[in-house]
Amino acid sequence: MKEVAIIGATGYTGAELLRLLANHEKVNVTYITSRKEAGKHVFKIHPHLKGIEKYKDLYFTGDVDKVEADLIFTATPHGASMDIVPDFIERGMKVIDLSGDYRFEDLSLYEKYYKIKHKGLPETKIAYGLPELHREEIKKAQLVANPGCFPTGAILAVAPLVKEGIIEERIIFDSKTGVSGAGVNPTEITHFPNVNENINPYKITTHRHTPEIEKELKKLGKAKVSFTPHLAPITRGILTTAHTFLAKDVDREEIIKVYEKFYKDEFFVRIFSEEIPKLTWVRGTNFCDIGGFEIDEHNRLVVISAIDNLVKGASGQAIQNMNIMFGFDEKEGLFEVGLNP
Ligand SMILES: NC(=O)C1=CN([C@@H]2O[C@H](COP(=O)(O)OP(=O)(O)OC[C@H]3O[C@@H](n4cnc5c(N)ncnc54)[C@H](OP(=O)(O)O)[C@@H]3O)[C@@H](O)[C@H]2O)C=CC1
Ligand SMILES: CC(=O)N[C@@H](CCC(=O)OP(=O)(O)O)C(=O)O
Repeated sequence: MKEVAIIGATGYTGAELLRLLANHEKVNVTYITSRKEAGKHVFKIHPHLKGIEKYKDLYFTGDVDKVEADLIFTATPHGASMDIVPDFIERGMKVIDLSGDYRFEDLSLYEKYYKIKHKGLPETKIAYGLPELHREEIKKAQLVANPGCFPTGAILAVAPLVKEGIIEERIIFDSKTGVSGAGVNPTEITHFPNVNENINPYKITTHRHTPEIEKELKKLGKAKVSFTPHLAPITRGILTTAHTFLAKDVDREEIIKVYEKFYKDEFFVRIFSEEIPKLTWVRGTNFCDIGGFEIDEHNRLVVISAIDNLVKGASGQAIQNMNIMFGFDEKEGLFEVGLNP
């Protein structure tokens, strides 16, 4: 049995890690931290976990410095993670950071979009934790930077097209996200009357996930990325519509074959040749569903992806990465199926 700890376990991704790890047979959660709930029992903050035998003696601690485990999940905001992670790395532990702090090799790009000074990368092997593209690096890494939620759905939606040079450089992503993407603390933007019965575009050309998507796609081929997120009146899920323009004379069937080949060994990526992906099908699961593949008369190829932002977009992917780092079956603890309807 491996021991893991969750820093920031009162938040949404921390809670989702606890929900999924309740079913993991090779891992025990030995520490959970919170600054404001230290001393409280896990069931007090997360009543939905009540009765889980594995968690019966689990209490929040405020003492991050004393936390020790085989692997640490830092489910903390960007800026906070880079104050916390280096100490665990120096003490020889494996870390999966869910924030944006370690996703960029080029820190000037991070500073430009996050508008904070980066404190530097630890001297260790760091991998970008998208298993479908970086599995071998994740196996060897001590620190895994878990991808952003929008980047996960966007990159997986077009990676085969970029890799095979099927589309032109310019790619436009339009994403609709659930409100849980904004974290556990409510704001005016996420206030129910402002979200309900509205679809609110935000950071229309400036979202910090734009450079993350682009730098990853550029590792596969040519890519100039434009991205606009929209807040939708749903709790979980990200539906991304990728607008691309064909650079080659290929038809729908050939494109679907390219996707099926590219993802043939990837359990968590499902290709739908007929049906259009739905958020309910991936809800609570680690799947990224991809479909659409329709071409209009102007050679625009439209691909749709659906993920659960808290699972494949965050905590599920983090557990998939942990499974790879420990040499476990990648699917361990991630056997959830979605809903219909
Ligand atoms: N929500 C989502 O869909 C996704 C989120 N992410 C990223 O994952 C990370 C966590 O997100 P999420 O769970 O939504 O965020 P939340 O705001 O819901 O939770 C953040 C947690 O971090 C703790 N925390 C905040 N500041 C500090 C600090 N300075 N030191 C120690 N602990 C701190 C808080 O605990 P307390 O106040 O109790 O100490 C809280 O438990 C973020 O970086 C986020 O951007 C990534 C992908 C998707
Ligand atoms: C709805 C909502 O506000 N979503 C968040 C998603 C951010 C997130 O989780 O981003 P990181 O993974 O990069 O930290 C946003 O757009 O900022």
